[in-house]
Amino acid sequence: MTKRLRPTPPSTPSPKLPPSAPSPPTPQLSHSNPTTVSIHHSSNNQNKTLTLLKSPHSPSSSNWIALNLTRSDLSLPLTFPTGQTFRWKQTSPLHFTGVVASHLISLNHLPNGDVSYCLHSCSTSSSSAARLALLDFLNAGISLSSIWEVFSAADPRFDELARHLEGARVLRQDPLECLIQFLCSSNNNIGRITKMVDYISSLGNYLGNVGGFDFYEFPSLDRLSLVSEAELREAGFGYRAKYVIGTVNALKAKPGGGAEWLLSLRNSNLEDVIEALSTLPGVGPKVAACVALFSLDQHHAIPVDTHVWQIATRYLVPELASARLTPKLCNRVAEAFVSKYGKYAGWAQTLLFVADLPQQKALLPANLEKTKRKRSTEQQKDKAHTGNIDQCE
Ligand SMILES: Nc1nc2[nH]c(O)nc2c(=O)[nH]1
Repeated sequence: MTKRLRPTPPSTPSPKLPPSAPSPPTPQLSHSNPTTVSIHHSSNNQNKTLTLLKSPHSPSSSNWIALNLTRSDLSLPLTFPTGQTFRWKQTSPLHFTGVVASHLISLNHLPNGDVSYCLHSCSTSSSSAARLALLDFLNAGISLSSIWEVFSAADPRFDELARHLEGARVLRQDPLECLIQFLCSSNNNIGRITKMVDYISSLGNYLGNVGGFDFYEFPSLDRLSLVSEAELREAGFGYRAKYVIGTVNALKAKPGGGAEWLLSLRNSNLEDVIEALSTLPGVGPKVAACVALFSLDQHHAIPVDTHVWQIATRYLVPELASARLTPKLCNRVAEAFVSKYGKYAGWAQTLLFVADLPQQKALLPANLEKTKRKRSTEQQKDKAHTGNIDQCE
């Protein structure tokens, strides 16, 4: 199957479009005062004017606002490019940029490690809304250091990993955005998932370009319902095209609205959330658990796939090491996580998942890394995190 994705190759700045793709809007810049730049453009048949901070690619230090989060509460490189969201981009060596609701935001670590942010759309009326939306998206009300203390007390290995990988936080994403991203993730790798998510994102309202990347508001259900399965297949979604369309249609049919239905799951218990999500086309236990954990406040949801299974059988349920992963054993693994780490077990799973990614292994000391390598080589499992994201079968 030929994979052809439009409109932008996401992981490289200055995206080039294939000849058949529509051209991106060409922003017109007009400098109206020393600190702002207005951008007029037409996208998705809408004319828009944005006011951006001057030099959005490298905002001057005065544009950065402290967030009161230390690196041990939020590490950008351990949170954004590690499989929870595929919408945030590293827009310079020190900056990550993404969209929260309709706000285009860059994040940065100050020299002391504290996190600061810069809003690329800066009307004063929206700046306090943007800050609140950002804090909500970052789950800032939950103290990572406090819950990690509990995990470290329960598990010396977690304690050791935590010393090297501080700040790997669970986000609180918009549920629709999270669901569509994880529908793209099944049996897929991070590069291709990102391209698909970029394609879907490009259907939303254009917000601007930072560091060579175009950013869009996530499209509404109404906008998503205008896309056909054929278009998604043409864009390289393969069999997942059917699931995206089926899920969009199922959500559109919910009385009161599909986005509202998803949001209402934040008030349900985990079992009901998984059951409800599993009624949607293409949503299996792994996707349901990711959506529950990363967007629906289900802090003890445990996504289990072949990689997590390998981690669990090495450290949590070694007695199952020779078994084959089945849905029943997925539940057993999830229970083992919860009985070890408690009500925030999903946050512990996230650190263990992140620690097993190749780029993070490089941050671990040789003894810790070697132990893992040796064991996983023995079990021929070190291909675990080449970015392939499998479902729990
Ligand atoms: N923290 C986690 N992130 C993930 N991304 C993905 O696709 N799977 C996982 C996961 O199990 N944990």
